[in-house]
Amino acid sequence: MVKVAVLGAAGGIGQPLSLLLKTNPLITGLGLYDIVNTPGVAADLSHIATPAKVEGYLQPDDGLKKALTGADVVIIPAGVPRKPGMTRDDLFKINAGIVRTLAEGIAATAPKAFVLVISNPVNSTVPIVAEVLKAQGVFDPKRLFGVTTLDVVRASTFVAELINDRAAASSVVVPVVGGHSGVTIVPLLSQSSHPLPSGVDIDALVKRIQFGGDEVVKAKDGAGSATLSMAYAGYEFAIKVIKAVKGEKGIVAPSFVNLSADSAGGQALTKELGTELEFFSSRIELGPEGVVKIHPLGTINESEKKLIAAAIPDLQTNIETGYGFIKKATL
Ligand SMILES: NC(=O)c1ccc[n+]([C@@H]2O[C@H](COP(=O)([O-])OP(=O)(O)OC[C@H]3O[C@@H](n4cnc5c(N)ncnc54)[C@H](O)[C@@H]3O)[C@@H](O)[C@H]2O)c1
Ligand SMILES: O=C(O)C[C@H](O)C(=O)O
Repeated sequence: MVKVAVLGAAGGIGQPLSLLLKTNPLITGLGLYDIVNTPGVAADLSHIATPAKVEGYLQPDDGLKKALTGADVVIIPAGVPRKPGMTRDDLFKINAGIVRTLAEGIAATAPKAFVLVISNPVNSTVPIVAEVLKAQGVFDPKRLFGVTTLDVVRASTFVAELINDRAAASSVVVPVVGGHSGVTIVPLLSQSSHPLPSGVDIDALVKRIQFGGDEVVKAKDGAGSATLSMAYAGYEFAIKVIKAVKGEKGIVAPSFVNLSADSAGGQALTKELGTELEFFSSRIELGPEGVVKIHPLGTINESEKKLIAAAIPDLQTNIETGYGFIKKATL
């Protein structure tokens, strides 16, 4: 039995993500929560002939608590998306409070759940969730994940386009490390499973992966940011977590995690980075308790070293911003 709760389930990401989750027979319960429209979304999904029992709740009458009751995995795509001209950090003012409230609900009702944070800015919202769980004495770093899968999905797609082999897109593996915004997104193209042809403009490809989100924001022209590709990526990550929890071995996925989740791996990564960061996105081996191993960066070239160096100050600031928000609230 696996129950997944989706918080923000009626939104642009929440609806297609819930649809994908409903199609997977590994999932036996779906608890959908939003401040609008979840009863309708749940009724609609509940007619699909798959095992998951779907329930939709709104804010009144303890809706958050009901959606979270018995949840093994909680996915959070609640919050506002960007409009053209905005950075992800511009979303902080609104989304920080939303994520804090949802994290308080998780601490109270599903303290042992695996928590997957999609809401932006991920580099700050994940530390917020960690601080809320810590304050309630239920923080387990192995169970908290910032969802950075979309960056890896984009890198695979763009590399497949460049090698003229779209059919290979799902088998192209490019590690993307750091965080989830602008220069904190660091693709390690030198480690691509599929070598790039000579003459490819690597700098342009790096930029495209770093600012892939902006491409979608611009094309949507005020109607939001990536939703469908994010639902695909979030689903892919959630299913990996569920399979690992169910005992499947050797599952590795990218995620923005607290480096104390694997102290040996975290220390090795800190050594490579040459600086202490509490959170970083790297390849993570997953197991029944969540994070098993945080993989190191491995061999990277000179320009990738520069990209990492450029990512660190922003990451530090973003993480501090998340922490600061909770500290200020408790003063
Ligand atoms: N991590 C990533 O790679 C990634 C990718 C795409 C989008 N995002 C982020 O995901 C978030 C959602 O994007 P979207 O396009 O689905 O936005 P959306 O506006 O379409 O949907 C957000 C949903 O959240 C709900 N919501 C708002 N406040 C809430 C609250 N207090 N409790 C519960 N639900 C609440 C809204 O009612 C809405 O249904 C944004 O912050 C966006 O930037 C992250
Ligand atoms: O770009 C955004 O604001 C949404 C998301 O983080 C993305 O990468 O598409």
